[in-house]
Amino acid sequence: MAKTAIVTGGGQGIGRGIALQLAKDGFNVVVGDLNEKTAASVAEEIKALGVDSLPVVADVSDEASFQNLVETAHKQFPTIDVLVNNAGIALVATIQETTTAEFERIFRINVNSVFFGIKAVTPIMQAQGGGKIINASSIAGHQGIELLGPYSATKFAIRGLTQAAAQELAKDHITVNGYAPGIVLTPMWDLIDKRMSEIHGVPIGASRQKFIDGIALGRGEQPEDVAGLVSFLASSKSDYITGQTIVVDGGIDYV
Ligand SMILES: NC(=O)C1=CN([C@@H]2O[C@H](COP(=O)(O)OP(=O)(O)OC[C@H]3O[C@@H](n4cnc5c(N)ncnc54)[C@H](O)[C@@H]3O)[C@@H](O)[C@H]2O)C=CC1
Ligand SMILES: CC(=O)C(C)=O
Repeated sequence: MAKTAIVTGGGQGIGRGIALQLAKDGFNVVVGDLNEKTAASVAEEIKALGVDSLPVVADVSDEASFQNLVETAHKQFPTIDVLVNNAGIALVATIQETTTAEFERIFRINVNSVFFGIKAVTPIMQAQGGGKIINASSIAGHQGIELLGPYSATKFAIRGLTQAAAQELAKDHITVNGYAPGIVLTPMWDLIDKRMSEIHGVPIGASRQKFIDGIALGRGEQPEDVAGLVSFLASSKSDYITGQTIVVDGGIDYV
């Protein structure tokens, strides 16, 4: 019987790359996203690969909405074997310029969502005898980055939740790990680059290029580079790994 994975933020960028990779690995994939159109389009791409897929509109920063995502998935599929807590947003600003409302919003979307996701799938995974929870951190969760202060704080927080959940859930055969990408060429980095370049008064593209220049492997990261790691973390090959957040960044010098 095919296993099932839920990928949040699966409608574009890294989440789409992960969803397609897990489909190639044989998982049925539930694509949870705020954006109905992109979630539906990725679900169609997945079905074309020969597995089943269900798009679900969900706001992961809202506990009831996340619970509904998981319940809807579980109604269609008998097991929830993998949850990828991928959805997140960035915020580019100095700490001084960030409002309290913005700070709280990015925590609701990036961190509360991981908390809601772990709580929603744990009873299902316990009842079925195990599962894998995989959370999106970042190199910004290993090293605070100028103009990404609140964002960095959310990604450090996710590593903490990952470690604690791994300790709590090991007895239930649930592993909890994370991935920490570097500079991935997605719509998120288009936004980060635009804002950083405006702040620094440099042409669009220059801020991203400066980060890419510090990558040992000499190129920006693709969603597929992240998806390869998540494929491993979702597979039985990683059964003895838990509580880890693994950096996949092409060798960035400051991490
Ligand atoms: N792009 C990068 O360089 C890096 C990204 N990451 C992390 O990887 C994850 C994915 O990033 P990207 O694909 O680059 O982002 P993206 O902005 O390209 O895509 C994010 C997806 O999440 C969805 N989303 C946003 N808020 C949501 C919510 N409240 N509920 C449900 N869905 C929501 C969006 O609709 C979108 O489909 C994020 O957690 C990000 O912080 C980590 C390190 C580097
Ligand atoms: C978006 C992000 O996490 C970085 C490090 O660029």
